[in-house]
Amino acid sequence: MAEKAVNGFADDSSSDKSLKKHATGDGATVNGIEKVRNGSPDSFCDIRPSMPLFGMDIGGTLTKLVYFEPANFDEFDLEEKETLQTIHRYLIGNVAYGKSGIRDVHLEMENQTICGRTGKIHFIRFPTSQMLSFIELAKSKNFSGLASGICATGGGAYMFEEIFAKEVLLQLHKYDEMDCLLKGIHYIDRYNPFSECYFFRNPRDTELCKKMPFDFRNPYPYLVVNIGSGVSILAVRSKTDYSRVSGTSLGGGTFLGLCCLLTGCETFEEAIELASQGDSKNIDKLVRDIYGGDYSKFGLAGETVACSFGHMMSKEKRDTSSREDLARATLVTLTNNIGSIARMCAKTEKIERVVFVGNFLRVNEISMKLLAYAMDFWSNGSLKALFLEHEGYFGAMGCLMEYLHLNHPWQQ
Ligand SMILES: Nc1ncnc2c1ncn2[C@@H]1O[C@H](COP(=O)(O)OP(=O)(O)OP(=O)(O)O)[C@@H](O)[C@H]1O
Ligand SMILES: CC(C)(CO)[C@@H](O)C(=O)NCCC(=O)O
Repeated sequence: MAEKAVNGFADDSSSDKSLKKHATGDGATVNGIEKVRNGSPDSFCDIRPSMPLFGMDIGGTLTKLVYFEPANFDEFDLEEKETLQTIHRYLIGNVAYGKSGIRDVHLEMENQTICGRTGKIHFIRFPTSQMLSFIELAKSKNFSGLASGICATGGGAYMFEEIFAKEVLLQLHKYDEMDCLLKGIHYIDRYNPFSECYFFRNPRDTELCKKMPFDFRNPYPYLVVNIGSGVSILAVRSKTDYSRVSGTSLGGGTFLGLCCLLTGCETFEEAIELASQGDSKNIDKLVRDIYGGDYSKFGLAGETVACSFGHMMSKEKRDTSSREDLARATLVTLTNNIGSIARMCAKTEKIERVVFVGNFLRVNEISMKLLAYAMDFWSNGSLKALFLEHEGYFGAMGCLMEYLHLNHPWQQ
């Protein structure tokens, strides 16, 4: 399909139709959502929303979009059908949008029933730095005709609220990012027909370390460590009781920022690729570099990092270090620091399951295995590191659920 870039965003030039305002029908409406008068076939949703259904999480680095596409467009009136077809041509007809928008096809969830409609959930992301281009595209495509509003979470829901209203004539319905994160985790874990949650068996043995499914149906209490640009740590005790117990500004954004500075790389994928080929021991000072072996009295093995980037005080070591080594050391430093904070929170909160999410873990098995190892080793096997397949999309999913007034799946 021919694509035209609108300020970096791909425009489907084959579609010249403006997206038209969808009439909500003659039922009662809540936030533009039509109430189903005779009940919905979906047991935990009593509204029949108008299409299209998007959830948006505007983060410090990445904007995540989930889009629910109904399977049968013929169930809708002409205007709604036209809207769905236009979106299908543009969003589903492509996997990449402009230079940096991506649809994560491998994460699609088929056969989902939302408020009585069956369809597929799509997952799309683009850098938040492209938001103004996205807004240009939304303007040029007359997105305001799509719906009365769009649900949004993340800091950007607040930051871009005014510009959306002014430029795109779209109202952002804002929801709290932590509420959305938790709702999204439980929704996706419950409805992903494949196992969403996993752990690494034998995390201390590189040969035997293996990804295994984890049954997350009885999860409480658990800790969530959301590694985005920064890191938020939540203690979740029940479906109605959670608190943000800690956070750190040394997060995924720090890794990417430092890696760009130190290696001259340009993208997260490049940074991870470099790290996968590097050796952090050329950069970090280990216990054995200080003790000549283990520091047994306090259980510190010679291989333990004593001082991250400690070798870089030597000109000679600096001169022989490679970009790959620097990328690896940056990744290991940030990951270990996050692991260490997570471990302290788990101890303080007396919680044994620690769920790591956020896009920092995208294509980043190095960090996942390191976190699994660190949780297991430093807790003598009492802490379990868990991971989720949809890494950074839970906020966007939960935001759509909040908008639709969908209950937590376990409140049914
Ligand atoms: N394609 C990518 N481009 C940029 N960063 C990426 C990419 N893929 C993974 N990342 C990593 O994911 C992090 C962003 O994660 P995520 O989308 O979960 O957070 P965010 O919502 O942008 O941040 P915050 O929640 O702190 O506002 C980046 O800082 C980077 O480490
Ligand atoms: C500011 C947020 C919540 C935005 O998602 C996130 O980037 C974060 O948790 N940062 C860490 C802030 C701190 O607790 O030090």
